[in-house]
Amino acid sequence: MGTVQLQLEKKENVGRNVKLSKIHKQINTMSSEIEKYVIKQNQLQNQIDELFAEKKVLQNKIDLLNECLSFDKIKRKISELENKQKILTSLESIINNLKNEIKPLEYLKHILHRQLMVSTLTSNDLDTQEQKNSENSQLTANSGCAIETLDSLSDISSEDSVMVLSEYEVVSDEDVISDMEKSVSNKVMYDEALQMASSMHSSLFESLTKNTESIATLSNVSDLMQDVSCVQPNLNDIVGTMSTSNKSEELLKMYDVVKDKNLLNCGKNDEVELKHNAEYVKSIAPGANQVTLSDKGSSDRHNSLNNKEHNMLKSSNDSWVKVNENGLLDIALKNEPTVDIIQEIIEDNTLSQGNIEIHTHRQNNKLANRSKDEIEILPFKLNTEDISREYNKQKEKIEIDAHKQNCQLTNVLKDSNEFTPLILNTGLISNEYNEQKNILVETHVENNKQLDQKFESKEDSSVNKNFENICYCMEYNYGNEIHNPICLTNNSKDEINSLMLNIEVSSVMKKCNDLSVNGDKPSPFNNDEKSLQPCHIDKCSIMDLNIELSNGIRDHGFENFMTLQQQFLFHCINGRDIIFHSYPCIGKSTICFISVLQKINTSLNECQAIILVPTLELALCGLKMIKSFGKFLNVSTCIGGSNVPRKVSPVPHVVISTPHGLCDMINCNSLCKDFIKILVVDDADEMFNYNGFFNNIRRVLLFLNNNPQLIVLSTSKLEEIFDQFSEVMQNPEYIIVPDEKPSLEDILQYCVNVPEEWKFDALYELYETLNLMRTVVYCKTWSKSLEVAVNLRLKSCTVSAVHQEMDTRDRKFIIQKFRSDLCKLLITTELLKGEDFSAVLWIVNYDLPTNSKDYVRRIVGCFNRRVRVINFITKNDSIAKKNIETSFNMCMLNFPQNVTDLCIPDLGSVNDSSLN
Ligand SMILES: Nc1ncnc2c1ncn2[C@@H]1O[C@H](COP(=O)(O)OP(=O)(O)OP(=O)(O)O)[C@@H](O)[C@H]1O
Repeated sequence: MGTVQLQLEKKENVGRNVKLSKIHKQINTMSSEIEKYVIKQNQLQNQIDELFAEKKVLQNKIDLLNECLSFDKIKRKISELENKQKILTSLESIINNLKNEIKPLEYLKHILHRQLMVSTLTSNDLDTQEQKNSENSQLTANSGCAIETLDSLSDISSEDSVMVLSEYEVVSDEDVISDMEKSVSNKVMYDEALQMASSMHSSLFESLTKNTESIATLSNVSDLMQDVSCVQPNLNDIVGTMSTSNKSEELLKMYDVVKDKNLLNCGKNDEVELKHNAEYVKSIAPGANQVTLSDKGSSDRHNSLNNKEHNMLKSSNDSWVKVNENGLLDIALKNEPTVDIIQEIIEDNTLSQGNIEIHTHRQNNKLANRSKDEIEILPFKLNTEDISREYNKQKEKIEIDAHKQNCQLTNVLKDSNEFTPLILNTGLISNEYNEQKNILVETHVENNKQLDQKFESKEDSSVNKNFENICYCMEYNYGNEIHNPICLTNNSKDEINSLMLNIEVSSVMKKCNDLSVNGDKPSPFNNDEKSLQPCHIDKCSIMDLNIELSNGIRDHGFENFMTLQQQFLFHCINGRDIIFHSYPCIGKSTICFISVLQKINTSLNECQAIILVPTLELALCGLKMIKSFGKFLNVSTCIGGSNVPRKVSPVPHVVISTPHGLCDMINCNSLCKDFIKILVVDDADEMFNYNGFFNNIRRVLLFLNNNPQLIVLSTSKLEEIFDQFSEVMQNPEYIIVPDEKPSLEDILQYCVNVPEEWKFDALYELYETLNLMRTVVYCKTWSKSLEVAVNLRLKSCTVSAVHQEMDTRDRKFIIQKFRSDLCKLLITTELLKGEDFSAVLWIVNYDLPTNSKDYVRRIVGCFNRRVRVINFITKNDSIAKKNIETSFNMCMLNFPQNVTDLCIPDLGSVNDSSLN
């Protein structure tokens, strides 16, 4: 049993071993198969990877293809092609112009050729050519003024042209007949030459007339002038030569020259109508008179008034009384106006009948509705040391000497009510100057606390500072807005008195809205808050703008007039001389152009307004604006200069020019002064930088007999402006608002916080993602601009850089390239005022300017308000950023995460007309 059991166990073991070995075998085969599978799997994985890589490549290709095929890209390409087409057309027009220029040059060449022939013949064979000369003279007589013209140009000779002309062999008709067989291809006959000369003569005139007319009218030439600037001067030289030559009279016969005397005594009705004679004033006197005093330049006025009897009521050695253009009485006194003098004047005038209002600098209490006997005239006396209340018994006015040590405005104000007008005598530097240097601040007090603050700030800025000049401030505080601060400086005592009194006139204008002495509209600038809001041009009730003009303004894209613009327009239309001094870009020039257009009568074919600007760029820019505003007015304009012919057709209603250009026009006798009723000096402060500026202005004023309304616009150098202009102005209105800032609310301004060293990458990123074009990038320095430009070019961006000191032609070329979209980015430190960049879409302040004036000039000066601004802000810029934001009462937006939202969707919507 035991052995059987053992055997059985053995068998079982053997069987188990066999099974085990089988299983082992199976495992081995399986593991070898697994290995095979793993290898296969790896192979498959590799294949998958390869396929993925291929897929990626294909995807990239697809993206690329998509990109190429994308609609926008195609559109852009098309617009680029269109722009190139435009450039081609402009090049064609340049070529045509060049061809036109070549014609007169050819003509001159032939003239020289002919003269050479004559002189050669004379010297070589005087005898034999006598007969020919007589023939020649006969022909000459037939060709009339052509020969005169040739003679007039006889002084033009050059060795080069002699060389050219020597190619020709001169022969007479007889020679040709006798030697017909000889080749005459290179010979010129007299009659042929003359024929050619006369045909060239007419083509010369055709071309000159066409060109000079186009220069004069400049309707579409502003761009052309830029394009063909290299061509135009030659032509101008020719015109210049011809008009200065003795014989040019012959040429000018072509023009219908109107003699000045023909124009005298014509068309002055407007002015006459505006003036009121004594009789008229007398008739409206009761209850409607205001007397204003002026002791400035009384002797001058004496003289001028002697010629203007019609509006002078009374004149004596010491005083005169006249009705000014606002229907108010101007009383000029040689001496200080004492009680006696004023009373005497009033008594001597029939105007004292009825009720009367008197405004002197001190006595502002309205005396309306009092009879003559009740009038108490207060002595003209300045600088009382004490706080004077004797005139303020009725709490109508409080006077304070601010320089008095213990003067506390708040204490004084305790006694005043909320609306007490306040006179503030301040600003004495030392007793020595007490007599001469007084400051008067008058303001309506809406809120005493607010005024107190203002007073303190005035103390800081003007009273306590040791300034040499007088600061004379007058503010009208309407609501929260400072309406009409006025500062006058550096004046003698006489001038101070006069200026005070003049301001009194304006205050009277403001206060007495209900009085309409001369039929003018009353001043709208009262406490009515509505008048202070920007107002829509159509709803601008204070002035009736020409319907055509308001259509033009709307068409230009302007909807509203700012408060100051309304104020300016009002005074300008009322014929006042104005000094408008403000922060840059407040809209002075714009409203001035509009006022000029409102004042001119386009049915009168005469020059009626002159606008002087410092540079030709500004003249071109102004011309464009005037053309645009006056689109429906049929207004003609021209840029002044020596190239304006004596008789331009149509006669420009408005001449816009540099002072030098206008003097050239005067020299050439091409300006008729008789109908000029307004002279504007725009950017007068900048003109001080130019030599001989004021001599030129004096010349212009002398030429115009100091007659026209004078408007002076400036943003700085107020003292100089007063020094130079206050003498020649009559009863000027001062709109002096150095602190009022333009609104930037409607301009999108983003900020990007970026460290200095990453600025370039940020710019490049923007260039790529926003697909930047028509973009101006401002850097702090020229070297930085260059560096940025070079680095961008290395990355295949199309950029250019310009700076102010660049050669004008190079600069123009680069700017033209930028305007034509041939380069996408323009990198600069500053653009010239007047250069037109209205098609620009983006401004990048690569370096943020440190002051708000530069900031506003950068973003408003040359661009339209659809432009978007990106400011790069580094740590160091945070203060400047804050200053800018508080100055303009706005907040820069953070740059959005998703920049594609900012992409300009459709370039086609951008006004292409402003491109070129
Ligand atoms: N009423 C208005 N509505 C919209 N834009 C205006 C208006 N008036 C002026 N602007 C714009 O404001 C910008 C500045 O105007 P403008 O050049 O007349 O100012 P300025 O005070 O003469 O400037 P500067 O002091 O630099 O000579 C211009 O781009 C102009 O087109």
